[in-house]
Amino acid sequence: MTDLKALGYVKVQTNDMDRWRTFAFDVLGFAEGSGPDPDALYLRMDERSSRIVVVPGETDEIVAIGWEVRDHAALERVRESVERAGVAVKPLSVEEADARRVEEVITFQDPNGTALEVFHGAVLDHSPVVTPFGAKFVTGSQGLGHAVLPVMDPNASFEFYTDVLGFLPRGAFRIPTPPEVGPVRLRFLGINERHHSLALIPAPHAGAPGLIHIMVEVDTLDAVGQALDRVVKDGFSVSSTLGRHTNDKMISFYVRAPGGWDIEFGTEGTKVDEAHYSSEEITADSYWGHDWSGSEPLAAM
Ligand SMILES: Cc1ccc(O)c(O)c1CC[C@@H]1C(=O)CC[C@]2(C)C(=O)CC[C@@H]12
Ligand SMILES: [Fe+2]
Repeated sequence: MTDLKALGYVKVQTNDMDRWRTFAFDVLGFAEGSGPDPDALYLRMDERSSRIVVVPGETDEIVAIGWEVRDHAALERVRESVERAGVAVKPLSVEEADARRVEEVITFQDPNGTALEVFHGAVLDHSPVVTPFGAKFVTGSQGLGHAVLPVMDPNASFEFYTDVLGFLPRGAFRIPTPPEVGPVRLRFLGINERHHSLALIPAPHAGAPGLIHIMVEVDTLDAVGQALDRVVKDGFSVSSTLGRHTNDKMISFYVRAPGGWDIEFGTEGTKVDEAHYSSEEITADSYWGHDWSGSEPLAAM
Protein backbone atom coordinates (compact mmCIF):
# COMPACT_ATOMS: atom_id res chain seq x y z
CA MET A 1 0.00 0.00 0.00
CA THR A 2 1.40 3.28 -1.04
CA ASP A 3 1.34 6.46 0.98
CA LEU A 4 1.41 8.51 -2.21
CA LYS A 5 -2.13 9.67 -3.00
CA ALA A 6 -1.86 11.71 -6.18
CA LEU A 7 0.23 13.75 -8.58
CA GLY A 8 0.04 17.11 -6.80
CA TYR A 9 1.99 19.58 -8.87
CA VAL A 10 4.59 19.89 -11.60
CA LYS A 11 7.17 22.67 -11.97
CA VAL A 12 8.92 23.26 -15.29
CA GLN A 13 11.29 25.91 -16.57
CA THR A 14 11.32 27.48 -20.03
CA ASN A 15 13.33 29.96 -22.04
CA ASP A 16 10.19 31.22 -23.77
CA MET A 17 7.89 32.59 -21.09
CA ASP A 18 5.84 34.66 -23.55
CA ARG A 19 4.98 31.66 -25.71
CA TRP A 20 4.20 29.63 -22.58
CA ARG A 21 1.84 32.35 -21.31
CA THR A 22 -0.11 32.24 -24.56
CA PHE A 23 -0.03 28.43 -24.60
CA ALA A 24 -1.28 28.05 -21.02
CA PHE A 25 -4.03 30.65 -20.86
CA ASP A 26 -5.08 31.54 -24.44
CA VAL A 27 -4.74 28.08 -25.99
CA LEU A 28 -5.07 25.31 -23.38
CA GLY A 29 -7.38 27.37 -21.17
CA PHE A 30 -5.93 27.03 -17.69
CA ALA A 31 -7.14 29.50 -15.09
CA GLU A 32 -4.60 32.00 -13.76
CA GLY A 33 -3.44 30.91 -10.34
CA SER A 34 -1.29 32.62 -7.76
CA GLY A 35 2.05 32.24 -6.06
CA PRO A 36 4.99 34.13 -4.64
CA ASP A 37 7.22 34.50 -7.74
CA PRO A 38 6.20 37.49 -9.89
CA ASP A 39 8.11 36.04 -12.85
CA ALA A 40 6.41 32.63 -12.74
CA LEU A 41 3.25 31.46 -14.46
CA TYR A 42 0.82 29.70 -12.13
CA LEU A 43 -1.61 27.41 -13.96
CA ARG A 44 -4.71 26.72 -11.92
CA MET A 45 -7.12 23.81 -12.44
CA ASP A 46 -9.03 23.56 -9.19
CA GLU A 47 -9.02 24.68 -5.56
CA ARG A 48 -5.23 24.50 -5.38
CA SER A 49 -3.56 27.87 -6.02
CA SER A 50 -1.71 26.25 -8.92
CA ARG A 51 -1.07 22.78 -10.34
CA ILE A 52 1.57 23.62 -12.95
CA VAL A 53 4.25 26.24 -12.30
CA VAL A 54 6.33 27.59 -15.20
CA VAL A 55 9.46 29.55 -14.33
CA PRO A 56 11.97 31.30 -16.59
CA GLY A 57 15.30 29.53 -17.19
CA GLU A 58 18.14 29.05 -19.68
CA THR A 59 16.87 25.65 -20.78
CA ASP A 60 13.49 23.98 -21.09
CA GLU A 61 13.20 21.21 -18.55
CA ILE A 62 11.39 19.63 -15.66
CA VAL A 63 12.27 21.24 -12.31
CA ALA A 64 10.30 19.10 -9.88
CA ILE A 65 7.38 16.70 -9.64
CA GLY A 66 5.28 17.00 -6.48
CA TRP A 67 3.60 13.88 -5.07
CA GLU A 68 0.95 14.25 -2.41
CA VAL A 69 0.59 12.27 0.81
CA ARG A 70 -2.19 12.31 3.41
CA ASP A 71 -0.40 13.83 6.37
CA HIS A 72 2.83 14.21 8.33
CA ALA A 73 2.93 10.54 9.39
CA ALA A 74 2.71 9.42 5.76
CA LEU A 75 5.46 11.87 4.82
CA GLU A 76 7.67 10.34 7.53
CA ARG A 77 7.03 6.82 6.18
CA VAL A 78 8.00 7.92 2.66
CA ARG A 79 11.15 9.61 3.99
CA GLU A 80 12.18 6.44 5.86
CA SER A 81 11.57 4.22 2.83
CA VAL A 82 13.60 6.47 0.52
CA GLU A 83 16.45 6.73 3.04
CA ARG A 84 16.42 2.94 3.54
CA ALA A 85 16.95 2.65 -0.22
CA GLY A 86 20.13 4.70 0.20
CA VAL A 87 18.79 7.89 -1.33
CA ALA A 88 19.42 11.20 0.47
CA VAL A 89 16.29 13.10 1.50
CA LYS A 90 16.30 16.84 2.11
CA PRO A 91 13.50 18.46 4.13
CA LEU A 92 12.63 21.86 2.67
CA SER A 93 12.33 24.92 4.91
CA VAL A 94 9.09 26.45 6.16
CA GLU A 95 9.65 29.29 3.64
CA GLU A 96 10.08 26.80 0.79
CA ALA A 97 6.92 24.96 1.86
CA ASP A 98 5.04 28.29 2.03
CA ALA A 99 6.18 29.17 -1.48
CA ARG A 100 4.67 25.87 -2.69
CA ARG A 101 1.46 26.50 -0.74
CA VAL A 102 1.90 23.31 1.29
CA GLU A 103 2.49 22.62 4.97
CA GLU A 104 5.52 20.34 4.74
CA VAL A 105 7.66 19.07 1.86
CA ILE A 106 10.73 16.89 1.36
CA THR A 107 12.82 16.41 -1.77
CA PHE A 108 15.04 13.70 -3.28
CA GLN A 109 16.08 12.44 -6.70
CA ASP A 110 14.69 9.46 -8.59
CA PRO A 111 17.22 7.09 -10.24
CA ASN A 112 17.16 9.20 -13.39
CA GLY A 113 18.08 12.39 -11.51
CA THR A 114 14.62 13.91 -11.64
CA ALA A 115 13.84 16.01 -8.55
CA LEU A 116 10.82 14.63 -6.73
CA GLU A 117 9.02 16.41 -3.93
CA VAL A 118 6.62 14.76 -1.49
CA PHE A 119 4.29 17.04 0.43
CA HIS A 120 1.21 17.18 2.60
CA GLY A 121 -1.22 19.90 3.63
CA ALA A 122 -1.98 21.74 0.39
CA VAL A 123 -3.29 25.26 1.08
CA LEU A 124 -6.56 25.86 -0.77
CA ASP A 125 -7.76 28.86 -2.78
CA HIS A 126 -11.54 29.05 -2.42
CA SER A 127 -12.11 31.74 -5.04
CA PRO A 128 -14.01 30.54 -8.14
CA VAL A 129 -11.88 28.64 -10.68
CA VAL A 130 -12.42 30.85 -13.71
CA THR A 131 -11.01 29.15 -16.80
CA PRO A 132 -10.98 31.38 -19.91
CA PHE A 133 -13.08 29.03 -22.09
CA GLY A 134 -15.18 27.44 -19.35
CA ALA A 135 -13.37 24.10 -19.26
CA LYS A 136 -13.56 22.10 -16.04
CA PHE A 137 -10.50 20.04 -15.17
CA VAL A 138 -10.82 16.56 -13.65
CA THR A 139 -8.57 16.42 -10.57
CA GLY A 140 -9.64 15.70 -6.98
CA SER A 141 -8.54 12.30 -5.69
CA GLN A 142 -7.15 11.52 -9.16
CA GLY A 143 -4.61 14.32 -8.92
CA LEU A 144 -3.65 16.74 -11.66
CA GLY A 145 -3.17 14.13 -14.39
CA HIS A 146 -0.14 12.05 -15.34
CA ALA A 147 3.53 12.57 -16.10
CA VAL A 148 5.51 10.51 -18.60
CA LEU A 149 9.26 10.46 -18.02
CA PRO A 150 12.16 9.25 -20.16
CA VAL A 151 14.32 6.79 -18.23
CA MET A 152 17.84 5.61 -19.04
CA ASP A 153 17.69 2.59 -16.73
CA PRO A 154 14.08 1.36 -16.96
CA ASN A 155 14.48 -1.48 -14.44
CA ALA A 156 16.10 0.68 -11.76
CA SER A 157 13.43 3.35 -12.18
CA PHE A 158 10.58 0.82 -12.15
CA GLU A 159 11.94 -0.78 -8.98
CA PHE A 160 12.37 2.58 -7.26
CA TYR A 161 8.84 3.76 -8.04
CA THR A 162 7.23 0.43 -7.10
CA ASP A 163 9.38 -0.99 -4.26
CA VAL A 164 10.44 2.28 -2.61
CA LEU A 165 7.55 4.66 -3.34
CA GLY A 166 4.80 2.06 -3.56
CA PHE A 167 3.46 2.80 -7.04
CA LEU A 168 1.29 -0.01 -8.43
CA PRO A 169 2.06 -1.41 -11.87
CA ARG A 170 -0.84 -0.57 -14.20
CA GLY A 171 0.28 -2.47 -17.26
CA ALA A 172 2.68 -1.99 -20.11
CA PHE A 173 2.91 -1.34 -23.82
CA ARG A 174 5.58 -3.08 -25.84
CA ILE A 175 6.82 -0.42 -28.22
CA PRO A 176 7.21 -1.87 -31.72
CA THR A 177 10.98 -2.23 -32.35
CA PRO A 178 13.09 -4.28 -34.77
CA PRO A 179 13.75 -7.79 -33.31
CA GLU A 180 17.49 -7.13 -32.79
CA VAL A 181 16.66 -4.30 -30.37
CA GLY A 182 14.84 -6.62 -27.94
CA PRO A 183 11.68 -5.81 -26.00
CA VAL A 184 11.18 -2.18 -24.99
CA ARG A 185 8.30 -1.65 -22.57
CA LEU A 186 6.57 1.57 -21.71
CA ARG A 187 5.35 0.95 -18.15
CA PHE A 188 2.33 2.59 -16.52
CA LEU A 189 2.10 3.15 -12.77
CA GLY A 190 -0.80 4.27 -10.59
CA ILE A 191 -1.51 5.38 -7.03
CA ASN A 192 -5.24 6.13 -7.17
CA GLU A 193 -8.25 5.54 -9.44
CA ARG A 194 -6.57 7.31 -12.33
CA HIS A 195 -5.25 4.52 -14.54
CA HIS A 196 -1.75 5.97 -14.48
CA SER A 197 -0.26 8.94 -12.67
CA LEU A 198 3.18 8.10 -14.07
CA ALA A 199 4.59 6.29 -17.09
CA LEU A 200 8.23 5.43 -17.78
CA ILE A 201 9.58 5.29 -21.33
CA PRO A 202 13.06 3.83 -21.98
CA ALA A 203 15.03 6.62 -23.66
CA PRO A 204 18.62 7.02 -24.79
CA HIS A 205 19.76 10.05 -22.80
CA ALA A 206 19.27 11.87 -19.51
CA GLY A 207 18.96 15.61 -19.07
CA ALA A 208 16.74 18.28 -20.59
CA PRO A 209 13.87 18.35 -20.86
CA GLY A 210 13.54 15.14 -18.83
CA LEU A 211 9.89 14.98 -19.73
CA ILE A 212 7.87 13.24 -22.50
CA HIS A 213 4.44 14.62 -21.63
CA ILE A 214 2.07 15.81 -18.94
CA MET A 215 -1.57 14.77 -19.28
CA VAL A 216 -4.42 16.94 -18.05
CA GLU A 217 -8.07 15.85 -18.18
CA VAL A 218 -11.21 17.90 -18.77
CA ASP A 219 -14.80 16.82 -18.18
CA THR A 220 -16.21 16.99 -21.71
CA LEU A 221 -15.22 15.99 -25.23
CA ASP A 222 -16.34 19.44 -26.37
CA ALA A 223 -13.67 21.04 -24.17
CA VAL A 224 -11.04 18.77 -25.78
CA GLY A 225 -12.23 19.63 -29.31
CA GLN A 226 -12.36 23.33 -28.55
CA ALA A 227 -8.81 23.24 -27.16
CA LEU A 228 -7.65 21.42 -30.30
CA ASP A 229 -9.27 24.13 -32.45
CA ARG A 230 -7.30 26.82 -30.56
CA VAL A 231 -4.06 24.82 -30.81
CA VAL A 232 -4.38 24.67 -34.61
CA LYS A 233 -5.52 28.30 -34.92
CA ASP A 234 -2.57 29.61 -32.88
CA GLY A 235 -0.04 27.55 -34.84
CA PHE A 236 1.07 25.18 -32.10
CA SER A 237 2.34 21.84 -33.38
CA VAL A 238 -0.06 18.91 -33.02
CA SER A 239 2.17 15.96 -32.02
CA SER A 240 -0.65 13.42 -32.18
CA THR A 241 -4.15 13.68 -33.57
CA LEU A 242 -7.21 12.89 -31.47
CA GLY A 243 -7.53 9.22 -30.50
CA ARG A 244 -8.70 6.86 -27.76
CA HIS A 245 -6.13 4.93 -25.71
CA THR A 246 -6.67 1.22 -25.11
CA ASN A 247 -5.65 1.19 -21.44
CA ASP A 248 -7.13 4.25 -19.73
CA LYS A 249 -9.79 4.65 -22.49
CA MET A 250 -8.97 8.35 -22.66
CA ILE A 251 -9.79 10.40 -25.74
CA SER A 252 -6.94 12.87 -26.17
CA PHE A 253 -4.65 14.80 -28.46
CA TYR A 254 -1.03 15.80 -27.87
CA VAL A 255 0.37 19.27 -28.52
CA ARG A 256 4.01 20.33 -28.43
CA ALA A 257 4.67 22.68 -25.55
CA PRO A 258 7.43 25.27 -25.86
CA GLY A 259 10.49 23.19 -24.84
CA GLY A 260 10.28 19.92 -26.78
CA TRP A 261 7.78 17.91 -24.76
CA ASP A 262 4.02 17.47 -25.06
CA ILE A 263 0.83 18.26 -23.20
CA GLU A 264 -1.73 15.48 -23.59
CA PHE A 265 -5.21 16.99 -23.31
CA GLY A 266 -7.96 14.43 -22.79
CA THR A 267 -11.30 13.35 -21.43
CA GLU A 268 -13.27 10.21 -20.49
CA GLY A 269 -10.44 8.49 -18.61
CA THR A 270 -11.70 5.33 -16.92
CA LYS A 271 -11.36 4.80 -13.16
CA VAL A 272 -9.48 1.75 -11.89
CA ASP A 273 -10.99 -0.26 -9.03
CA GLU A 274 -7.84 -1.71 -7.50
CA ALA A 275 -9.84 -4.47 -5.74
CA HIS A 276 -10.59 -6.06 -9.13
CA TYR A 277 -7.62 -4.98 -11.27
CA SER A 278 -4.77 -6.99 -12.81
CA SER A 279 -1.88 -5.54 -14.77
CA GLU A 280 -2.18 -6.19 -18.52
CA GLU A 281 -0.05 -5.59 -21.61
CA ILE A 282 -1.71 -3.60 -24.38
CA THR A 283 -0.61 -4.33 -27.96
CA ALA A 284 -1.82 -1.10 -29.54
CA ASP A 285 -1.64 2.34 -28.00
CA SER A 286 -5.08 3.32 -29.28
CA TYR A 287 -8.39 1.98 -30.63
CA TRP A 288 -8.44 4.74 -33.22
CA GLY A 289 -6.62 7.97 -34.00
CA HIS A 290 -3.43 9.10 -32.27
CA ASP A 291 -1.55 9.58 -35.51
CA TRP A 292 1.97 10.65 -34.50
CA SER A 293 3.24 11.00 -38.07
CA GLY A 294 3.11 14.81 -37.95
CA SER A 295 5.09 15.02 -34.68
CA GLU A 296 8.31 16.94 -34.36
CA PRO A 297 10.84 14.66 -32.60
CA LEU A 298 10.63 14.67 -28.81
CA ALA A 299 13.67 16.36 -27.28
CA ALA A 300 14.14 13.41 -24.89
CA MET A 301 14.16 10.72 -27.60
C1 LIG B 1 0.14 4.07 -24.97
C2 LIG B 1 -0.35 5.19 -24.07
C3 LIG B 1 -1.50 4.99 -23.32
C4 LIG B 1 -1.98 6.01 -22.48
C5 LIG B 1 -1.31 7.21 -22.40
O1 LIG B 1 -1.73 8.21 -21.62
C6 LIG B 1 -0.17 7.41 -23.15
O2 LIG B 1 0.44 8.59 -23.05
C7 LIG B 1 0.33 6.41 -23.99
C8 LIG B 1 1.63 6.57 -24.68
C9 LIG B 1 1.79 7.53 -25.81
C10 LIG B 1 3.23 7.48 -26.26
C11 LIG B 1 3.95 8.75 -26.10
O3 LIG B 1 3.60 9.58 -25.33
C12 LIG B 1 5.22 9.00 -26.88
C13 LIG B 1 5.33 8.32 -28.20
C14 LIG B 1 4.83 6.91 -28.09
C15 LIG B 1 5.77 6.13 -27.20
C16 LIG B 1 4.68 6.14 -29.32
O4 LIG B 1 5.42 6.19 -30.25
C17 LIG B 1 3.46 5.25 -29.22
C18 LIG B 1 2.90 5.53 -27.87
C19 LIG B 1 3.38 6.95 -27.61
FE1 LIG C 1 -0.31 9.88 -21.59
